[in-house]
Amino acid sequence: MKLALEHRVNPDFALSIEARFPGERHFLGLSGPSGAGKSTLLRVLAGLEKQASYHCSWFEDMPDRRVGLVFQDGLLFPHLSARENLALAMRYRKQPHYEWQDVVEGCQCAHLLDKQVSALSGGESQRVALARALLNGPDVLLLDEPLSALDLMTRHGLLKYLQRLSCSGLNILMVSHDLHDLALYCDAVGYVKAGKMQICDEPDAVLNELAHQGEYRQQQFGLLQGKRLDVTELDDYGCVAFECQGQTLYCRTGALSGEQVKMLVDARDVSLDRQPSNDSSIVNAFECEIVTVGEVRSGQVLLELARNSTRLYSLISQLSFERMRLRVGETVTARFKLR
Ligand SMILES: Nc1ncnc2c1ncn2[C@@H]1O[C@H](COP(=O)(O)OP(=O)(O)OP(=O)(O)O)[C@@H](O)[C@H]1O
Repeated sequence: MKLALEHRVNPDFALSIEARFPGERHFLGLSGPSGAGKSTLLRVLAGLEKQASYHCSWFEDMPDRRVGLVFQDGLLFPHLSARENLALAMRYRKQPHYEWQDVVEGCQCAHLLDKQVSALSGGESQRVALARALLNGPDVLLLDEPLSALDLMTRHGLLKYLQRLSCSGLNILMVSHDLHDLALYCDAVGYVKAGKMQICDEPDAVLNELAHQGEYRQQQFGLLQGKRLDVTELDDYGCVAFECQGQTLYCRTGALSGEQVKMLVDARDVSLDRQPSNDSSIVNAFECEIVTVGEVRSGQVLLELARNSTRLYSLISQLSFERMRLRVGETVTARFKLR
């Protein structure tokens, strides 16, 4: 998706975006520090900022496009029930549209339909607001922190549903401060800073770049991905196997998009072995090379590990690091649990 956008918001802040999200992607993520201009960018694309100039390749050949915009606080009609809010969106919907049953189930709001909006919690309002936007039949869905009030399991359920819709052709641009959600579910991610698109790339490339820039060091994650392997006996264990850089890995909560599996691995969960061993309770073993060794901070060292283009991080104690005499260029086995 190509995006070009100019908008002066106030004398001190202007949005000036020139970006190209890689590939033919439908589910794009947007993150960045507070005040960077993410919400303004969505407002411009929704046509709410009349002074702005913009071009978005999603809108080409779509003169009568319908843009759905969902804010963090839902903005439902407060004097109506959830069902009445959804029915109103259906009344003014566009074809082709999404089916009531599918949307209500996908947004996990069947049990909320007869509640008054004023009686909904923040997370419940968000689910109903998302359902309302979908029932209106959008060509493009712009989401501004739409799941911020949801618990982890519900959030992942909704992200999987959005991913499914995007696979069937709905264009979605979602703003979130949670880069991990974006990395797991989006096809590409943009990082906005001070009104400019600083990075716009595949999710793992964005995580790595932010880590190198020191923007995102507090929790370092590696993104492992690959083709799902057909190992039926794993169903009984509630996990899936996938091939990543020629090695078999296992995960439980990774995002699945068709045949592709993605798994985020926290640097704090990765231990290092010199000798690969099958005699460990830790299921995943990934052979890789140490490519950088960070500074010692609070008695810990962050190691960057790589196998071809795949990056993984390991945060280990200075004691282990010195005892093992680990060095850049060395091949090690990174071990991490099935999550
Ligand atoms: N209506 C407005 N009038 C004047 N300035 C505004 C207005 N709306 C936003 N701004 C300014 O524009 C800049 C970008 O704001 P925006 O809400 O787009 O940031 P954001 O990246 O979405 O932030 P957050 O992550 O905190 O939601 C900020 O400096 C903000 O103060």
